[in-house]
Amino acid sequence: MRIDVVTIFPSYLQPLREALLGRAIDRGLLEVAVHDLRDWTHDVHQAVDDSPYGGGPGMVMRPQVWGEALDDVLATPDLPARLVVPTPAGRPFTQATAHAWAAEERLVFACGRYEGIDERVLLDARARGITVDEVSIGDYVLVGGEVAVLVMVEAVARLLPGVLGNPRSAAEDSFSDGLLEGPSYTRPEVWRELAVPDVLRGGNHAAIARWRRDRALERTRDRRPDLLDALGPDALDAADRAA
Ligand SMILES: CN1CCCC[C@@H]1Cn1ccc2ccc(-c3n[nH]c(N)c3C#N)cc21
Repeated sequence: MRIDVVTIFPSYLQPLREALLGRAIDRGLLEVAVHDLRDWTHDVHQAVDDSPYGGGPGMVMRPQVWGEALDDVLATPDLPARLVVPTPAGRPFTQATAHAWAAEERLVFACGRYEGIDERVLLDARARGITVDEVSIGDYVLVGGEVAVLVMVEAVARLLPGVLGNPRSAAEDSFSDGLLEGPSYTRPEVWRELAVPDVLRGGNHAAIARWRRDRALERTRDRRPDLLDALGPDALDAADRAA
């Protein structure tokens, strides 16, 4: 997969080259290119923003600069791209989104700042046949799109074949079966007078699987009842029995 990110703060995306994702890049499983939006400005001040029409607080990112940047970055007809624009006004980014995007050959991320990007940039891209996804990583307000891109790229890249050491990790993710993951334990057997649950030390794999399922049901019921509702009434009954 090829990932391009356009931003006025390229260094914000440096964490993509660390650890697991950095190793995936080194192994050729992932290609990441970060572009400085200001490279497409033509004035001495490298202006990327201007006052909003209709008044209001803050500034809006100029369409001319974004238009030229995306013309260049998206100019690869042989590699169809999906343009992703993080915004608090976007559709929720979920694990299902991550799985869908993991099948793409290329993702291009446009990181807005200020009050956002002039709407005509997205309209123009869609008019030129580009798939444009406006997505939000959660119901809180950030200062710009870069942190959201870090979140989304990590969620997508970990699903790519070969990126995770153990492919079972992705298959057994939280949300993969609609439930939150239950608690995890490792050595020592007793720590600060707290013992590992007996069932996990007993070697009965069927009992361990049931215990883990019950803890996942219980945790989901307590923390994310909305997820349980989505699984239907049997799941809620099972969660109540699991407690
Ligand atoms: C605060 N300021 C005025 C109100 C509108 C947003 C703006 C800041 N801002 C500019 C570009 C930009 C992109 C994403 C996000 C963002 N916030 N929360 C999310 N879940 C996000 C995503 N994904 C915020 C952004």
